[in-house]
Amino acid sequence: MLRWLTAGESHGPALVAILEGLPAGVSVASDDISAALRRRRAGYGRGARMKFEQDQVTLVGGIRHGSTMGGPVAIEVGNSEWPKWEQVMSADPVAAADLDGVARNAPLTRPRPGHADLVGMQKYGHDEARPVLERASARETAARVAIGEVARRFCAQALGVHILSHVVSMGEVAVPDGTLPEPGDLDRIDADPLRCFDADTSARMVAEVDDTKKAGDTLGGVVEVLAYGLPPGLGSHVHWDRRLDARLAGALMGIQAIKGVEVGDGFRTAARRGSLAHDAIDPGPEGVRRRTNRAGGVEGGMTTGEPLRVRAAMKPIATVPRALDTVDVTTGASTPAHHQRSDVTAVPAAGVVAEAMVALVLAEAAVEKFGGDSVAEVARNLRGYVDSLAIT
Ligand SMILES: Cc1cc2nc3c(=O)[nH]c(=O)nc-3n(C[C@H](O)[C@H](O)[C@H](O)COP(=O)(O)O)c2cc1C
Ligand SMILES: C=C(O[C@@H]1CC(C(=O)O)=C[C@@H](OP(=O)(O)O)[C@H]1O)C(=O)O
Repeated sequence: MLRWLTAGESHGPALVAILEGLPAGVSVASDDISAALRRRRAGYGRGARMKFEQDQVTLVGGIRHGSTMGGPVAIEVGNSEWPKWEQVMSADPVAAADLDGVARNAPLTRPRPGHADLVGMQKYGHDEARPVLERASARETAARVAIGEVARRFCAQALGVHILSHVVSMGEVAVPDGTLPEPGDLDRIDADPLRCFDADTSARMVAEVDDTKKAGDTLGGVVEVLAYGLPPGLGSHVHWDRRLDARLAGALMGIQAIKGVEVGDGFRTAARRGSLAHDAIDPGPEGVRRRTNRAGGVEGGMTTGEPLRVRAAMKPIATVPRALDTVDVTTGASTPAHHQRSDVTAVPAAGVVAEAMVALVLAEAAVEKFGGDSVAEVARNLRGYVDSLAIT
């Protein structure tokens, strides 16, 4: 069983994440986690905060001399900006005099439509949005990317599975149908300002971000995650919560601002006739293959052995500079929502987070299927399973 948890606030001293149940022998070091976190901070259209704030990685437990030991992996992602927030976000009580006149402490009473502010205040009994937005903030995704990187390395080292993502649309600008990068393309994708695999589309996306920013607005889009090298049979058809597609959808929808998930051709499949919706099965020298991969590598809630292909749709950022109307909760009057700064878009970063979530789900499904307490044992069990498949 693999499980994970994160804790920490956007402007707190650190985020922490624990990943429990991972086999021993996964090769990973601080620099690997830092590199993964740098990928998450990149992307054209992100706000000023991404430039001045630094993620400070500490491997707190579960790893020795660059290798997991089998115990819970605990990672701290410290926030270099903490000294500026030490009083406003102090866990211990702070004397009122020390907060007097501190601009950062001004109550946020004009909740942003589309963010967690208003309903979080109602539900948890807060009279301003700070205690809500601090945890709702997608800064928390840094903790997921940190443990997701450990899971990704497990997937690569134990299973030979390689995970990547790319941005397929920004607003209405989309890559041509059939754009399908492979694992070797990840560096090129990461080098693109919008993590888009198609250079012409990327240039149009950059222009769209610029236009949106000029208009004081924000932008959403769609990312696609691909996983190559999966064996058939991760997940199961036997129960709803064991279906891999259900687990992937839950994990991706669990990312802030993701409002839709598609497995394979997803919604487009619904518009097709059956003969053009499914993937014919062919015999072949290396085993059975699907002629097409409209299903995105999952049938009956199980991996088919074809590349996994899932998409996640991100809504536009809620903190719109041209602020939407809201209600000031202290006066009850109609007023523009609060806005200090925000990303114009964070779709490229959402792709990196989506990779982490997919890595965690695949690692969990692999540990379930193959058991094993070390990378070597998982790899051996995988080989035994693949070699003994009655239908190949
Ligand atoms: C990587 C990333 C960065 C984000 N940056 C912002 C931001 O700068 N401003 C903002 O209002 N929302 C941002 N969001 C989205 C909010 O966190 C999200 O809308 C909010 O938590 C409410 O959750 P919901 O959109 O799922 O309802 C970001 C999301 C992600 C994944
Ligand atoms: C800090 C991160 O993202 C933040 C996520 C976020 C939100 O509302 O989700 C709002 C922004 O923060 P602020 O409102 O303080 O400018 C982003 O910068 C990060 O991804 O590391």
